[in-house]
Amino acid sequence: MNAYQRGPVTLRGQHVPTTTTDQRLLDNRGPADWLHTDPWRVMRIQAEFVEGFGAMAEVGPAVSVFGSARTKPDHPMYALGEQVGAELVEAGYAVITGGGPGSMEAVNKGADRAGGTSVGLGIELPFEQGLNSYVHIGVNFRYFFIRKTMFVKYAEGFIVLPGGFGTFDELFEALTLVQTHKVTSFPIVLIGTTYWQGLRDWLRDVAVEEGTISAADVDLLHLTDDPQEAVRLIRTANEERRAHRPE
Ligand SMILES: C/C(=C\CNc1ncnc2c1ncn2[C@@H]1O[C@H](COP(=O)(O)O)[C@@H](O)[C@H]1O)CO
Repeated sequence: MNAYQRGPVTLRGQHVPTTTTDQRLLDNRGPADWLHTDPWRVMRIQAEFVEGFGAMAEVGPAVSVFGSARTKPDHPMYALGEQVGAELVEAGYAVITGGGPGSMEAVNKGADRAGGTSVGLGIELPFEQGLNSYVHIGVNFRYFFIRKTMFVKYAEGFIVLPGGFGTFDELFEALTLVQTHKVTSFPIVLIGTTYWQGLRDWLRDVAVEEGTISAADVDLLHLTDDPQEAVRLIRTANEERRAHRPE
């Protein structure tokens, strides 16, 4: 059976295309289905990484803050989010959020009002609302996994306000990366003791007891109600890390 060679790929029989790559490139009347194939998707993924890395390259020391998209501006947690944004800026950090509404908006607002750098890494969603108006550097991602890379790659710590599945996902991504030493052991601070205590108790009483995590893993989570303390924890850990970094 004759073989058709497309770069490293060999195609035979019914898999041999009836048109050539050049023909499809140059023919603007042809079918556009190939645009939606996985190999083409890889190009979009690559382009999204390039855009993201480019936008974030000069942000400087930053902290990623996660939290509910549903927090209303009149909720006490919104005010706390603003305070978190402002405290981070006071401590010399840029602030990175998901760029959406709720707690993300509160944190971006706090950073903006404090005169700092406010970054929003948005995500294309079916019910998209766009980036909040307090974002100075905004990138809208098509792919969750690329956006998650940016949250981690450019942060020296993580602050997590109360939230739902999106927040849990981001928290556990950070925790897993730190636990497995895939990233530097940056601090992870949960704000809202009433909200998070149950989770930490469950980790200690069930997960540690069952042996699915170790007791030391639970200690990766710091709990507080005080934004100042949250930022202090991150700053102190980073100062210590820098002091002990080999020359
Ligand atoms: C639900 C609504 C809007 C959603 N818009 C979002 N924009 C940007 N980032 C988002 C959005 N929703 C979730 N995220 C990410 O997950 C975390 C919040 O998720 P949760 O389930 O609300 O806890 C947050 O940190 C974002 O990174 C309209 O109300």
